[in-house]
Amino acid sequence: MDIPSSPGKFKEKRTKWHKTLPKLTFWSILFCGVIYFLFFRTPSSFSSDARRSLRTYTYGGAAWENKVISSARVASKNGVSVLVTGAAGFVGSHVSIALKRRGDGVLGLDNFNDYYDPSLKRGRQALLERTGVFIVEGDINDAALLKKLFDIVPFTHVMHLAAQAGVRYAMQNPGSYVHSNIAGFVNLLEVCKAVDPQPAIVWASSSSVYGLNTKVPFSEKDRTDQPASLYAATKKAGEEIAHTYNHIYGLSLTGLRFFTVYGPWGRPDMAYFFFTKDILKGKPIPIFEAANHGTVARDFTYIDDIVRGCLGALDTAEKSTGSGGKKTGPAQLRVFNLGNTSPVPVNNLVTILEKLLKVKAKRNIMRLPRNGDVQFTHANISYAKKEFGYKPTTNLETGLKNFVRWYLNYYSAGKKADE
Ligand SMILES: O=C(O)[C@H]1O[C@H](OP(=O)(O)OP(=O)(O)OC[C@H]2O[C@@H](n3ccc(=O)[nH]c3=O)[C@H](O)[C@@H]2O)[C@H](O)[C@@H](O)[C@@H]1O
Repeated sequence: MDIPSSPGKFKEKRTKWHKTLPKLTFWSILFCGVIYFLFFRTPSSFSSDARRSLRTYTYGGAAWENKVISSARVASKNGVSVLVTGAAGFVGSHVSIALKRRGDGVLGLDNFNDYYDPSLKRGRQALLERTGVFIVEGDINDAALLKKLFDIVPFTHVMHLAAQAGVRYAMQNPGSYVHSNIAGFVNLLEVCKAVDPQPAIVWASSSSVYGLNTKVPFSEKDRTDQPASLYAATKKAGEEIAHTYNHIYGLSLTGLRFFTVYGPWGRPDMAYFFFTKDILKGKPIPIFEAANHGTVARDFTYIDDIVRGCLGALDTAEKSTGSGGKKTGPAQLRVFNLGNTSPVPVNNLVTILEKLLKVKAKRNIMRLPRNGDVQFTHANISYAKKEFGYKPTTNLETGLKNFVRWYLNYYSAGKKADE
């Protein structure tokens, strides 16, 4: 019956088929488009996570292993071998260089995600390469990769600085915080607990764990159960997870609560950075204030002081006590504030930038939005001082001067600050 009984009928059928083909093509393209959009383009937390986890990295091979070995090779007598996660990040890149310069073996790990302009991360990577630090491209959620790295190098320490940072972005993309700060951290600890010898781990917590506390300065003994953002909640979760892995597996764990770290090669999502960009462009900058014109202030801490704190914590970290995934005795568990101890109102930060840039800012004073920000932070650093002599030495004027010098230099060299 399907065979045309007459040329006319046949002709009719052919005409229909010609009509269907473009339709079929159209619907196929549309279907593929929808699939592509769902998995790779939708700006929701799910798709962003999916995009990150679907990304594949290539690693392995003799040349790659040689780079790993050579980067992690200890060059000084009492040096240690450190795996630095988030090595292409702001703090990670500075810490990696400092460790390498003093003779430690350093291997970087970074997923180069696009939370902010990845070209800045590539710039830091180039800087690290010149210092002899190789960065493996991969995610802390990739257990096979982490195991492979430990197979090649028996790291004595892990400096875990990879994270989804930023307080306000947590409302836009909550999944990325769970992915990196919780799932990624647990994955790393799972690998660290199983290797032999277990490394000692120093990792980045945050001043934001103090949340809505009003007692100042913030001490490590204060409560940390009122986070104001999901970001803070994931860092607080990290501290509790650290307790668990220390308790069960004997991992030596030191958490560092960083207080608004700033400086050259900083993060473009942070206020001092995008204020600089917008002041130069003549764009208004939103300056937050609390109720009744209350001052919003931060204990801004310069990167070099933070680096000294990180190295101090690493140098005083004791060995983990577990073996073969089993604890053999109590291990060290610490948390330190690393701040500057002198909070500065955001308004004053802008005044300093105006002087350095020689441009008047267009201040747009607005009420602190309810998106995770707290009104002020202020660190008590006596514990870090006692344990490893931590003593910040850079005030905001000096630190911002260094930042502005770097910024003008970096962005005048043909690089474009992101819109
Ligand atoms: O201390 C920390 O643990 C945290 O420090 C910073 O978070 P934050 O202090 O909020 O840093 P910025 O986003 O640079 O904000 C600095 C100050 O500028 C204010 N601000 C921010 C943005 C804006 O448009 N206007 C404005 O007045 C904020 O309220 C805050 O007081 C980092 O972004 C976090 O990743 C880090 O964990």
